[in-house]
Amino acid sequence: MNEGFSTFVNVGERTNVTGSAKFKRLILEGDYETALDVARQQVENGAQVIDINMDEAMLDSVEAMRTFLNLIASEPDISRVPIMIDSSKWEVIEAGLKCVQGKAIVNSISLKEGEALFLNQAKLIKRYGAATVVMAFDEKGQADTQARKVEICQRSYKLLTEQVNFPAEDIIFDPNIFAVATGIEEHDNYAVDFIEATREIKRTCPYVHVSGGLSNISFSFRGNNPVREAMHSVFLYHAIRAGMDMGIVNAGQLEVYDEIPTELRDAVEDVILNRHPQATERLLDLAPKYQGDGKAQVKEDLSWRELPVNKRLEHSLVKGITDYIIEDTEAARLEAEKPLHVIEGPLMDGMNVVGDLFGEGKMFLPQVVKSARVMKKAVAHLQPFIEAEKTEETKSNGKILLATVKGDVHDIGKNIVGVVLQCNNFEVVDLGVMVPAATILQKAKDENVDMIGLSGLITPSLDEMVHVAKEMQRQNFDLPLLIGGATTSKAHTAVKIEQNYDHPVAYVPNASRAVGVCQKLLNAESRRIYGEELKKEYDKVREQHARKRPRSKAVSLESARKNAFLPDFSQQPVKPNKLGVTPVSVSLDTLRHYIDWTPFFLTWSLAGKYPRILEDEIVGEEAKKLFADANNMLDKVIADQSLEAKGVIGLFDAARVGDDIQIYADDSRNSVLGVAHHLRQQTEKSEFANYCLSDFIAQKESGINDYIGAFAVTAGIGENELAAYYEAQGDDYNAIMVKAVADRLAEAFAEYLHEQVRKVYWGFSPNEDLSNEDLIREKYQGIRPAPGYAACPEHTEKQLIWDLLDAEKHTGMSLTESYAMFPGASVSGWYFSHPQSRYFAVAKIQQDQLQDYAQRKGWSVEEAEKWLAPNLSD
Ligand SMILES: C[S@@+](CC[C@H](N)C(=O)[O-])C[C@H]1O[C@@H](n2cnc3c(N)ncnc32)[C@H](O)[C@@H]1O
Repeated sequence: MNEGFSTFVNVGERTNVTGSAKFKRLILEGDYETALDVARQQVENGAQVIDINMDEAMLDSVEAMRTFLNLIASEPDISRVPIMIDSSKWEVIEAGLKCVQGKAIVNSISLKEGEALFLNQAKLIKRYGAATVVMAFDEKGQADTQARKVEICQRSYKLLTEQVNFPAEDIIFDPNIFAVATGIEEHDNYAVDFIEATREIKRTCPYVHVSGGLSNISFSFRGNNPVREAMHSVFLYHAIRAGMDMGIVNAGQLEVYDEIPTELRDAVEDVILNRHPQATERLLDLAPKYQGDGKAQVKEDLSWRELPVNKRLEHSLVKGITDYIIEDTEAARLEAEKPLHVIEGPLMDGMNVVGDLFGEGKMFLPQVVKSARVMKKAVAHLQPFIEAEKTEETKSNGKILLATVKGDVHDIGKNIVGVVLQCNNFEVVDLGVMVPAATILQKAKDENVDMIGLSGLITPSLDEMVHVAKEMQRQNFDLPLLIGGATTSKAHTAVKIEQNYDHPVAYVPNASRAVGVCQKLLNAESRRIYGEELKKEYDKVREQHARKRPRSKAVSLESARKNAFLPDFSQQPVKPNKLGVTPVSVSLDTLRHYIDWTPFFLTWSLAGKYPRILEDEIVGEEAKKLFADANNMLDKVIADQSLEAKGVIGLFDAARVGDDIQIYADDSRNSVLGVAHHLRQQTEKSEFANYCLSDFIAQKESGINDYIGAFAVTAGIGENELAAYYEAQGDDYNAIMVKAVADRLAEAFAEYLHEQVRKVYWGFSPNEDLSNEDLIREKYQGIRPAPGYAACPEHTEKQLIWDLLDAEKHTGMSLTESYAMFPGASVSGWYFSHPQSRYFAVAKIQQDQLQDYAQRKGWSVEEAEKWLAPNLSD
């Protein structure tokens, strides 16, 4: 939509009995299973927070809240987003706070009943480590004007930060969105009041967030969706710019700002911004015209071919069309004085348009990557002419070195950042993957770069980034350092990296942010200002981090072990049909039917669940094109066998011994093939066990014969070669596409093989018959936890899987020194068959477990600290 849209946090509200008749019915009928699906769907549709409200007279709201939240806690695909506990009754909120395991948000508190109650509630919320929505409501009532909204929020802010020491960034103000265009004159300024109040609140109350329920604004146009959607978009466009950063927004009820017909947009803007007294009437007059399908259909046409050459180049770049690019570049070259001028002139102008549209949220990532491909084709056409003239090189915005750190092989994210930067006229020196610190620093000097960007996906890479920062300090570097990749975070950057280096260190959360950050770091003055801002921000993050009390109490390893999970072993575990190691190969044609497409779209920054995403109002069109391109790539790699999948499984006798699992050559248990070491949850649990994966295997002394499985699969044989082939042709789009598709095939292989194991190789579910959707939802018996993930976060355990399976010999897959799997499109893990086995997060462990683990692994405590760093308190 606009600048802030990429960081806007969308709150899902379908799990609200007051707002959704369906959800209310499900809860009243006690159908919590289906009610969970409602929550799941919201997350799949892109909600980043889910609001849960059980305020219904016919319900025991405390009980309903508790039951529902406990169910959510065991659904990792729902509980990965924060929960907003929504109730007008404090006891419901408190019951909710007790259940939520991660960071919760309370919705809401206010000064309605006076300061004492407000402060008391805030204290309690703080104790739970939760954030809170604060309504602009005081003893006199709900704020409607700008002045009242600002006054109440400022008063609340002062009280919260000064008297309760409430973290400012955990305060979310809701300054009340009210309906406009109601015909009542006093309502005309409501949108402006909200927008301007937001601006003032954000200016005067540092670090807070501002939220609101969007649909209220258009209430008077119920029944006319095109007008409502236009009102939502226009309102958001202005409110986000003013600082609104959160809200209940139904993405399906949003028109793309630039695509609202001008006449309608102007009329809506007049209403929202209260630009003249007749605004409401004008919109009322216009509204019937847009009822139903008032939108003009855009037909594909080639009239753009009639435009002047520079506009044709711009069109090709923005639309990602390669068909005419050589022809048009040649035409531009013939017109230009020098071939270089074509790059510096029309091509860069076109890319600037692309950069601006992306920055404003009006273009999506796959489109930008396609634009880059067009640009590269044009530049490649011009290159021989430029060389022939031997003119000096084109001047770039700045030079950036990018590298995936030592031990890590993942580069899709880094490559996307590289392309986006190039689109914005930065020169990118990409050193690829597994790059040691020494190489990064030497290359940075040789190439005289302006900044260094580090990327990594797995947790051990975090440590390597700290090492690079320390080396930069030791070698007196003064270049800005950028940090990005899936496991990196602002907190980690602040707490672990930034203090080790005296020059700017910026955490870059995604590709769309990279350009802004790099631009600020280029020029000396803006770099100084931005550097100071960053320093202050990170100081604050560190301070908060230091102040943060653990959300839940820790228990000793001994008591955690006493609260181990004891599964029901009244039924003998099923003996595998085929014990031992079995290499498996499978055709990619089979695997394509097992693909889970939703993460594929996320790789390209398109949020939404497949297949619905293809019909999504905002990203649907782009998603369809991307999906078609992915399928073309699949057709190609299947036909010419340029990718290959290989896997291996092993099924073994096993027994739990303490928190370890001993794995045997046979049921005599005389020969131990290896020992899997697992970690146990160490936070205090009231209702649940302190889980450890070993719990799901029968204890040795029980005499029960039990089994464990291991697997390693890859679909990445050939991926790097094929990606390099596309890169050499300047086709980054397909280079990234190959890896994204190979990743999907590897996950599909893991899914396919797990099914084969359950039905055939192990055979504990011989009659299972699940659809691909149910497989993706893991609706089967057993789990396949992967080292590096939350239940088994320590990566070196992959070595045991490799040894047990002789994985390198059977599949060609190897492990790096950080235990990343190579090739990147690979998956490995354990198989547990017990029906009660489940995923969980080990989370923070204590010193006693650290020492115990070190001893079990034969490590020094120091070495254990290195590998367990993400699970240790700072
Ligand atoms: C990352 S997703 C991958 C499957 C998804 N359908 C896809 O195609 O990307 C789910 C997998 O992650 C792993 N996983 C998820 N949560 C885990 C946890 N808490 N502990 C260990 N492994 C976990 C398991 O291997 C699980 O099968």
